[in-house]
Amino acid sequence: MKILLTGSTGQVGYELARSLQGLGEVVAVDRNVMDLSNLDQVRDVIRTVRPQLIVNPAAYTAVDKAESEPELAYRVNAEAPGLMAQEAKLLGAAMVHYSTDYVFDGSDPSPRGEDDATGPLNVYGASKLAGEQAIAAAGIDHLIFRTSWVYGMRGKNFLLTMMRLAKEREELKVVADQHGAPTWSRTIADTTALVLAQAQAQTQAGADWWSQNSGVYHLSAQGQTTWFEFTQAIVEAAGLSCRVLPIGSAEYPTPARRPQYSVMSSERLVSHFCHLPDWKQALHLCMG
Ligand SMILES: NC(=O)C1=CN([C@@H]2O[C@H](COP(=O)(O)OP(=O)(O)OC[C@H]3O[C@@H](n4cnc5c(N)ncnc54)[C@H](OP(=O)(O)O)[C@@H]3O)[C@@H](O)[C@H]2O)C=CC1
Ligand SMILES: Cc1cn([C@H]2C[C@H](O)[C@@H](COP(=O)(O)OP(=O)(O)O[C@H]3O[C@@H](C)C(=O)[C@@H](O)[C@H]3O)O2)c(=O)[nH]c1=O
Ligand SMILES: [Mg+2]
Repeated sequence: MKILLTGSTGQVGYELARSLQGLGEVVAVDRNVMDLSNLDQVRDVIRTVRPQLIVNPAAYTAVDKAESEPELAYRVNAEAPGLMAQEAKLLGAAMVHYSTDYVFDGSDPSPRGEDDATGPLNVYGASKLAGEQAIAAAGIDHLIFRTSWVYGMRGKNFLLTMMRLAKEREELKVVADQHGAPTWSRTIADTTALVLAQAQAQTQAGADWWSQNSGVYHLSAQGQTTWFEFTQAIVEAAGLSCRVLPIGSAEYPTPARRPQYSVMSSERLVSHFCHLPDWKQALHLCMG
């Protein structure tokens, strides 16, 4: 199987470049080869590579900056994935895409299911939701994994930001009224590879796997926490001595509004495919 992988310089894309190896030939493209804000280039690259599967972790992920660059955020997060899906349709290819807990408004404090009402509070979340809808509308074989609070030991993420700040400062103030599930980039990549291995095996055995399994799946670590408690766990695991103090969102003003409760239930994925780790266990493995 020929796989076109985008965003291989990102947190999830970097891990996918490794995890997908066993599934076939992986053609990894970065923004120099395929800039998602350049739709003609996206089309040209797909028509040249002619993949059987497109895996798209590339995205505009700067949540606050998106508020002042909505056009670019929508082009990268909605129009480009929509075009990928249309091109996949022409090739008879399938598509794996990633989305976010920020598609939810977070007003109701119970874990969200895949079919629960969305209501993004910010441009990033709205652009990601539009991307999901564009892929579904193309009517292709697809998997959309909604994940949350992604971290790892490389790239730009909350874990590395807080480790840096905890070394520089004696005290960190962190919001304690936003609830979610931190998810290790490697968990996302390994789970994707596991699901795709099942798809490949069952398709080869004659099953119509994609018709039966296409759709949206929540893919987050189990359990839930707040940015404040997540920071406490990071500082403790790193053996740092910085004090961590809880604050309210109002005390940490940002351009983008963020949901208060965006915990998702990954029950559908777990019951169809495989176990997912608890967020704290995964954090310790990652920081190992
Ligand atoms: N990060 C998070 O906390 C969360 C992420 N997600 C979703 O998971 C997926 C993976 O995210 P993650 O790996 O963390 O993201 P990162 O921010 O780590 O990486 C984003 C990737 O997208 C690439 N990219 C951005 N703009 C363009 C462009 N115009 N053309 C080509 N490539 C571009 C980046 O390239 P470059 O290195 O050149 O900038 C980078 O490779 C995304 O769909 C994201 O929306 C969901 C929930 C949480
Ligand atoms: C650095 C810092 C942040 N914060 C707050 C700001 C914010 O409310 C919260 C998280 O900060 P960040 O800006 O790192 O996180 P944010 O960019 O909102 O992270 C999101 O990224 C996108 C891509 C997603 O899809 C989401 O799932 C989520 O991971 O922590 C503090 O309270 N104190 C601090 O010192
Ligand atoms: Mg951010």
